[in-house]
Order: sequence, then structure tokens, then C-alpha cells
Amino acid sequence: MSSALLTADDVSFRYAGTPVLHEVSVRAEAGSMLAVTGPNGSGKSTLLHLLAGVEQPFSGRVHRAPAVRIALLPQRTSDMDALPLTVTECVRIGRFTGHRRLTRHDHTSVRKIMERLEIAHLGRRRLRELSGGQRQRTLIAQTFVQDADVYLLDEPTAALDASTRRHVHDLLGEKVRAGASIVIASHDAEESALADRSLAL
Ligand SMILES: Nc1ncnc2c1ncn2[C@@H]1O[C@H](COP(=O)(O)OP(=O)(O)OP(=O)(O)O)[C@@H](O)[C@H]1O
Repeated sequence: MSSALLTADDVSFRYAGTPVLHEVSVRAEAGSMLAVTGPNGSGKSTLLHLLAGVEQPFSGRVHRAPAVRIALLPQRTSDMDALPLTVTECVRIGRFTGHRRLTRHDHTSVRKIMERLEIAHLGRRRLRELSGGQRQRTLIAQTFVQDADVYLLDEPTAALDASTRRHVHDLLGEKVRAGASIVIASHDAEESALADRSLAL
């Protein structure tokens, strides 16, 4: 069995007493992609929040391998728009780890991912001045520029056109081949089919 970087074992969760997840188990393995599917309100985002440590399970447990690096692309990101950030600044945030200055390598990584996602020309624009798809590409770039072991992606391509969606799927494949683990919440059957395994909520 390949190595689990992040697991949820029989996790249950409630919001103010309303049950959302009941004894759900997940394994995020190195070099593998897991799709989390289910209708609106079935708890996909909640499960990703539990895996990321943003929320704590009501029962069951989440286990992270030692020093595992987790990148989360949340679904609701409108709060970011209130910040006076440019697109480049937003992507750069993905390279900040601890108290250190960004290196030339960091800046190169930022430039390359912005080119891949076709937002290089938007670098000086403020987030609030972007279209929905441009903002989503910026947040995907901020997520993928991170050197993470596990990428938790909440409906990353929902707002994207077909061509950008393909770019993102190519990036997912590259991350998996490089040994990362991807957990992706998706409504899209074609996207879910890219995964090695799926979990229906
Ligand atoms: N902060 C919150 N407070 C109370 N209830 C919440 C909160 N966030 C989500 N819920 C409820 O929890 C349930 C699961 O929501 P969640 O966002 O995890 O579902 P989802 O599968 O990601 O849905 P979608 O496909 O619509 O994105 C829903 O019934 C939702 O109304």
C-alpha cells in the first residue's frame, strides 16, 4: 500500500448540532489523486476543511504525516477581494513559508505559474478588478506555486473555460507524477474521472 500523507478516520462533523458528515474515512496518498463527489450540501467542503485542519472533527480523527505540507484552495474566496492585493502579490503569498525573504527561485516559480495560467499580463491588477475566472486562475496559481505534499482543491475549475480547465488538469497530472497527493472536490464527472479513486458523499 502506498504511503498515506493525510488520513481522516471515521470523522463526523456538525454545524451547531446539524450533522453534516457521518463516520467518513479518507486516505490521501503520495502520487495519487482522490475525487470527492456528492450533491450540493453533502459536505465536500467541510471534509476538505477537516483535512486541512481549518475545522476539527466532532468525532473520529485526522492524522497528518510528520511535517506534511498542505495547500488548501477553498471554494469561497471572496474575502480575499477586500484586500488591496495585486495578482502577483496574491500568487507570491503561496511562496511565503516562515520568516524568510523570497529568493530568485521563488520569483521564478511565481512567474512560471502565472504564465501557465495565463495571468502574467494581469500581474498589476487588483483582485477586485478581475473577472470570476481570472480571480480563480490567480487563486489556483497561489495554490500550485506552493511546494506542498497534499493539495486540497475545492471545485477548482468550476468557474473556468474549457481551455483553462485543461491547463489545470495538466498541472494536476504533473503534481501527481512528482509525488504529490491531490484531493479534489468536484461536480464534474470528466474531472472526477482523472482521479485514481473517488469518494461519494
Ligand atoms: N458555516 C456553516 N454554518 C452552518 N452550516 C454550514 C456552514 N457551512 C456549511 N454548512 C452546511 O453544511 C452542509 C455541508 O456544506 P458543504 O459546504 O460542506 O457542502 P458541499 O458538498 O461542499 O456543497 P457544494 O457542492 O454546494 O459546494 C450544508 O448543509 C451547509 O448548509
